[in-house]
Amino acid sequence: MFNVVFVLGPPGSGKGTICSKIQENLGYVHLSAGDLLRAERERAGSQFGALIESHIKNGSIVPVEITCSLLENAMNLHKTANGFLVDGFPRNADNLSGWSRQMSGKVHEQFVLFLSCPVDICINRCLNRGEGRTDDNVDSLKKRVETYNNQTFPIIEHFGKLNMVREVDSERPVEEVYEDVDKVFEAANQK
Ligand SMILES: Nc1ncnc2c1ncn2[C@@H]1O[C@H](COP(=O)(O)OP(=O)(O)OP(=O)(O)O)[C@@H](O)[C@H]1O
Ligand SMILES: Nc1ccn([C@@H]2O[C@H](COP(=O)(O)O)[C@@H](O)[C@H]2O)c(=O)n1
Ligand SMILES: [Mg+2]
Repeated sequence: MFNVVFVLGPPGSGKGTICSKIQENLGYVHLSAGDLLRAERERAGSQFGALIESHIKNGSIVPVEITCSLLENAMNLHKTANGFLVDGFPRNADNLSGWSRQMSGKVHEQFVLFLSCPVDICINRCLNRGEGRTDDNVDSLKKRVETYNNQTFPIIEHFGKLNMVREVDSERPVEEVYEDVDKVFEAANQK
């Protein structure tokens, strides 16, 4: 049974940055749903490239069958990992129900790490990220934030009702954010 921590928060809240540090220090394997979709978009012979790019540019959510299979395949490549940081997933109700259908009995969901940060700061971070992402522009960011508010935040609230959300303020410098994240993992792994 794989241990899984979902990592959610607005676009640019620092999910990828913090996951890299957790991976480095705690041995969890970082799987970013967005990175896996971008890799699939670039894969020669993929039948999903155009569909994925259209969703990414529009800030909308790719059907779960595609994303969940990419996640499961990636997990199966690291069978001895301490656990997995599933970054940017589940992003909407379709993601959540598809994950339950495909993954129940195969994973133990430990908690949801929620990186909270004001949206104007998040947008500035994305605009200055400098990675050449096709969705780091004002038009796509407006749509991504809308998707986050209307579809992803309700998923965080759903996990909140199950007492599974651990919120960390990610407006602060990375080192300070990570200090609190580390405490969250320490508490979770003592149980
Ligand atoms: N705490 C922080 N303070 C300042 N800048 C940060 C912080 N965390 C991340 N950044 C910077 O903000 C940008 C976005 O960070 P990151 O890619 O980790 O966010 P993300 O949540 O994964 O975004 P997305 O949802 O778009 O993938 C990067 O340039 C990163 O270096
Ligand atoms: N569960 C997901 C995650 C991501 N996407 C698409 O990828 C875009 C970029 O995601 P990041 O986490 O890297 O910001 C996102 O806006 C979606 O279009 C998805 O469909 N499903
Ligand atoms: Mg990211």
